[in-house]
Amino acid sequence: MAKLPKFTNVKDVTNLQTWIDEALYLKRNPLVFRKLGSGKCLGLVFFNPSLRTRMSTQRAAQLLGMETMVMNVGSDGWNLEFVDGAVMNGNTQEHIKDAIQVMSQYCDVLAVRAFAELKDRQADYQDKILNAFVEYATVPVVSLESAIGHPLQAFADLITIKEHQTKERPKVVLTWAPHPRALPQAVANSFVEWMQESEVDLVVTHPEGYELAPEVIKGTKVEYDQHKAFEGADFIYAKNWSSYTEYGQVLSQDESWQVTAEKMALTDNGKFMHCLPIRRNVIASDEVIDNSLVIKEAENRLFSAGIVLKKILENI
Ligand SMILES: NCCC[C@H](NC(=O)CCC(=O)O)C(=O)O
Ligand SMILES: NC(=O)OP(=O)(O)O
Repeated sequence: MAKLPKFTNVKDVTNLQTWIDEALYLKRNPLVFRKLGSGKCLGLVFFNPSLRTRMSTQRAAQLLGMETMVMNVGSDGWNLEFVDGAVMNGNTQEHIKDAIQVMSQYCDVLAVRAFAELKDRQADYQDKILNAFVEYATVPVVSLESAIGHPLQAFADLITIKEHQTKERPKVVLTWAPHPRALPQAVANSFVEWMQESEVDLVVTHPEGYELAPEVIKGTKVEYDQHKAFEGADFIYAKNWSSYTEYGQVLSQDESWQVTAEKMALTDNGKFMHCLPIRRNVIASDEVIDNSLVIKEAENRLFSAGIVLKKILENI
């Protein structure tokens, strides 16, 4: 059987520049492909909360003529079992492989959100829920943020950078910022991976102990001095993540890492970015957020999702 198309990682993009150009075309002509998805249904499966991903991906599908169904498995479904061969005489009521095969019969594309649990690094980095969908679904699978990546977000961020860059090769800084809770590395991982495929100079800055996975960071420059990293930057992308090395731990809540107007003044008229939702006056100050690209990034989620769904519809 031929391999199904999927979108779980930057490696699923055939030509990044073409995809960006097509997304910008879709933004100017949002209804131009409205016959493509006629009679097709996108199923969105959520293990975790969402505002942007839920609404923008549904709208993107509707603009392509698709119908959509949302299943909040995390709150409304049966308790799912993930272990193969489990004797299910406890709290789990349905095996993930049965649920996925069933949902595949109702939908032409399945999209899934399943965050990291932040307890066991090996388990999270195997991305078991997303990979169970890839393994058992009989239709194409799209990641709506998995344990280790958020490719639809990174694609929207890249589109936003392309729209706002004034230099051929902008300096893009990913900065860690403080947060009261332990958050996954998924958004940071995908941002790094997508920037590595783009014509930008990427610098990552974070306190010691917040190093991202070696297979993600590769040769990307890490600057532990946040002020130094900000110098001359064109884009500042803030995100909190919990420690990868001391897995899932909050090692620092150092407020001095908050992005402030004073810090933004070190950049070359740099633009602030964040995937949202953002904790105001924790990650960044109100002033920084109110003069940023965050709302435009969220708008571009319509077109990153639109192009991903268009590519899949063209290949099924
Ligand atoms: N989809 C965008 C980010 C989702 C998630 N953020 C959060 O859970 C924030 C929750 C809070 O602010 O408590 C993350 O970091 O991966
Ligand atoms: N940025 C993002 O994915 O937002 P939601 O978690 O609200 O979907």
